[in-house]
Amino acid sequence: MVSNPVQTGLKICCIGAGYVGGPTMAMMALKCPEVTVMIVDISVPRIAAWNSDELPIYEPGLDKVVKACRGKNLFFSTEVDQGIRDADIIFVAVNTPTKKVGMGAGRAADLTYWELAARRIASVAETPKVVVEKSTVPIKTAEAISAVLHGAGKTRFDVLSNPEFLAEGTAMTDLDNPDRVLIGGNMNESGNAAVAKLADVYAHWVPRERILTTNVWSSELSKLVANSFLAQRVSSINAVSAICEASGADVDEVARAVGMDSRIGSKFLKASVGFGGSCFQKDILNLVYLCQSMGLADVAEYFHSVVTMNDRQKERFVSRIIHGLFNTVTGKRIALLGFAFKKDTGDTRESASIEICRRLIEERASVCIYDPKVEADQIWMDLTAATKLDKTEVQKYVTLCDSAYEAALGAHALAIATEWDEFKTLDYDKIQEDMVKPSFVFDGRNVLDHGALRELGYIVYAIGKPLDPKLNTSINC
Ligand SMILES: NC(=O)C1=CN([C@@H]2O[C@H](COP(=O)(O)OP(=O)(O)OC[C@H]3O[C@@H](n4cnc5c(N)ncnc54)[C@H](O)[C@@H]3O)[C@@H](O)[C@H]2O)C=CC1
Ligand SMILES: O=C(O)[C@H]1O[C@H](OP(=O)(O)OP(=O)(O)OC[C@H]2O[C@@H](n3ccc(=O)[nH]c3=O)[C@H](O)[C@@H]2O)[C@H](O)[C@@H](O)[C@@H]1O
Repeated sequence: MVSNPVQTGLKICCIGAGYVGGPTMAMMALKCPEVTVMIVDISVPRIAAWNSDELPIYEPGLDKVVKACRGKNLFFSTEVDQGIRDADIIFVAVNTPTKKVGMGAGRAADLTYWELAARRIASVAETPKVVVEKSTVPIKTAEAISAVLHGAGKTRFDVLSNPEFLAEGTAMTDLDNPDRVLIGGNMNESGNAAVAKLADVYAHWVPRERILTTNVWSSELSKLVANSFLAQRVSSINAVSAICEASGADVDEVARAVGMDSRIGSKFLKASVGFGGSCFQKDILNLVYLCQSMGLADVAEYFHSVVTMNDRQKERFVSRIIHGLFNTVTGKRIALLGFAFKKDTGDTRESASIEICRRLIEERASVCIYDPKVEADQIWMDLTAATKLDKTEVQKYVTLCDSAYEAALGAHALAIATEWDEFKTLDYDKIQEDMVKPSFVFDGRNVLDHGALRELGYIVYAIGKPLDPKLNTSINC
């Protein structure tokens, strides 16, 4: 345990009680019992859920931490102004989605929520504050935000960049034991003091050598670059998966051999149906837009290819299903196992399952979806948005099921889209009894025992693995 230099009675407010605001502040409250942490949000149902037994997000270990601190030094409220007024340090962890309309639509970050939060801070703050960018934002956002904050001319603000690197599903362990904490500040006296103040909070549990301090722009850019590099690795291994299928090599063997080179490393080399999640695509597109704005067209194109490859991987998976099922899936029942963008989360933002499902609907398949954590309403919302059909139309093609077994009843194929652990231990013998023959498995995550499935009689396609001789591969995907 590191020494505790934080002033007693320090008050922290976080604007935005989402996947980042909730877990990061809960961990901070746990590690800094003498600090008061208030999380505020404009969403009344979200705050009500944070104050209930059913938290609004599923994240392993979160429940325990929230219940240990809530009502002691951790509070959830819709009183945004009060939270701002009382705080010494204000984190802003609001959403920064890709812009849908106007200049930069489809690429640039939409900073509307950030600006609204900043204007609220400017109008109600009466004493100097340290304002911390927790959301992922384009470079130079701190500068713009500082201008908005100081526009009201009421008090002084120091704006810091402190990007978050947690991954969903492992958020609590990532926060407890981060590879690094990055803090960017202005290189002047008050900037340095603000950086030191925030570093002291993290030093409650993060070793000092892992708390990196830098200037604001380097910090803002590092976050976009980190996500782009991680996504680039996934697209690279997915590109390799296509070579493996065409050549008979095994993507997991290639990843193992390549990853043992300590300069490359073994993480993020798992071939899949394509990466999802709220941030990879958004942050790459944001970087692409920045590059284009700076006249760096070739750099923009380089990073954009990561997204292109990801889109191609999702389409490749769908094509394998269609060609595998004798070139048509019209009227055929397909059990789609997994709707979350990865295991151990109920989050579906940019999940590959959405696009896979949209394409299968387009092909007039009958899709039966099972996911252990995703709410039914969320699936209907995602599919109506993706297909631009109303719910009744979508329901002509899609059924939601309470188990993988139910989804597989009468199905021609199982398609694994999320690597939930429970899919590894299903009784595939029993499942096959209730499926149409020949029964197919399309393993988009390489989590199943393909040899065992083939022994049971399944025809199996697995991403980046030597192709099953019984699979229709007349068309290369
Ligand atoms: N989801 C993740 O795993 C990670 C997300 N990030 C970044 O963190 C930011 C937040 O992401 P999430 O937590 O996933 O978003 P989210 O959508 O789950 O949560 C954002 C919250 O902010 C609230 N909000 C928006 N405007 C507000 C305002 N003016 N006043 C008060 N509350 C307001 C919304 O009601 C919502 O509850 C994004 O910039 C994202 O790129 C960074 C690292 C990881
Ligand atoms: O800025 C963010 O939002 C976060 O984005 C990612 O975290 P997250 O999206 O929650 O989850 P990841 O574990 O990175 O997975 C992203 C996607 O890539 C896929 N993936 C990941 C790794 C891999 O080897 N193969 C692969 O297909 C996952 O299944 C998932 O769909 C980063 O890992 C975090 O560091 C970052 O803070």
